[in-house]
Amino acid sequence: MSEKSRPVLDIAVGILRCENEICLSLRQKHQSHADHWEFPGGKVEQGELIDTALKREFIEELGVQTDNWQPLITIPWEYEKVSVRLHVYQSYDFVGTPYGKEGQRVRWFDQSELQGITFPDANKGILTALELGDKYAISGKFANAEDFSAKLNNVLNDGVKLIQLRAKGLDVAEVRKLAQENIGAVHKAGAKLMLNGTPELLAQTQADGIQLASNQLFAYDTRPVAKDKLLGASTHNPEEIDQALKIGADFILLSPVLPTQTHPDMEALGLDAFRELVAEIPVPVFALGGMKTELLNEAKNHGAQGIAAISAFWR
Ligand SMILES: Nc1nc2c([nH]c(=O)n2[C@@H]2O[C@H](COP(=O)(O)OP(=O)(O)OP(=O)(O)O)[C@@H](O)[C@H]2O)c(=O)[nH]1
Repeated sequence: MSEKSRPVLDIAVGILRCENEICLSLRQKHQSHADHWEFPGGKVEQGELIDTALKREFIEELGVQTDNWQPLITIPWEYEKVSVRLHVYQSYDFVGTPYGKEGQRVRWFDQSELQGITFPDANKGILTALELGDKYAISGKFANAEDFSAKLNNVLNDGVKLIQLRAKGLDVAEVRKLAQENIGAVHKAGAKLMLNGTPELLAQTQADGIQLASNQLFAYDTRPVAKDKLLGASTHNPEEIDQALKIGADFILLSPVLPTQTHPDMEALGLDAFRELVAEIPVPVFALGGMKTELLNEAKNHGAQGIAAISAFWR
C-alpha cells in the first residue's frame, strides 16, 4: 500500500511529569523500535477521546491513575511500515508509582537528559516542543543599544523564553555586538536567543539559533546549522513549509494568521486554515500575525505551540 493511502494510526502519547522529571518506558524486543525509550501510551480505540485513552494506557501499562492531560503537540509521521499521528499530552497529576506492568523498564529522567536518549524518530518534535515554551518575542523598534537591553529585559521579566533579535536596519557587525552584549542576560533568565541572520553570523556569537526568513529557506538543501543549535523557519504556505522541513527546521513560524499592521498587503490565513496546515507539520509551529497574549489559548487550541509577536511583547 502506498504511504498516502494506508490508514493512519492515532496514538495517545503521555508525558507524565513530576517536577523536572519525566516518566519513560523502554520498548520491548518484540515491538517495533525495540530498545528505544518512549513516552508511555498506545493506540486510541475507536471513538475514544485522547485523554481517556491515556488514562486507560497508564493504568494498563504502568499501574497509575492519571488525570488533567493537556495537549502539547500533534505529530504526523510516516514510518516505513506504518503511518501514525501522535497526540502528545502532558500531565503532572497521578496517583501511585509507575512500574512496568508488562515487564518493560520504566524510569524517571530529568528533562535535561532527554536530548541524549534514543527515541523513535517522530519524537524529535516532541523534545523541541518541551524545550521552547509558548511565547516567541520578536524585537521591534529601539533607539540605541541601551534601549534594546531595557526592552529585552521587559520581555524576559514577562517570562518569555524564546526571543528573536531582528534588527533589519543594522549591519551584521552591529547585530553581532547586540547579541554578544545581551546573551548573558537571556541565558541567565533561562531563555534562548535566535538571530534573524545567517549561519555565519550565528557561528560568531553565543546565540542559540537562527531564524531563516521565508526567502532564505530555498538557499539551502540541507540543515545549515549544527544539531545543537536551533533552526527556526518563517513560512506562509505549504511550499515554504515543505522546504523548511526538508532542511531540518526545528520549529516553524506560520503567518499571517490574523491581519497585521506589519504586513497589511498579505491576506491572513485565519485560525481554521492555520489549524489545517499545522496538522501536517511534525514540529512545533508558532502562530504569527495579529497575535496578542489574549489569543494564546485560542492559538494553542488550533494546534499552535504558542504565539509569536513583536508588539504584544516588545515595549
Ligand atoms: N507510546 C508511544 N508511541 C510512540 C512514541 N513515538 C513513536 O513514534 N511512537 C509510535 O507509535 C506507535 C505506538 O503504538 P503502540 O504502542 O500501540 O504499538 P505497540 O506497542 O503495539 O508496538 P508496535 O509499534 O510494534 O505495534 C508505534 O509505532 C511507536 O513507534 C512515543 O513516544 N510513545
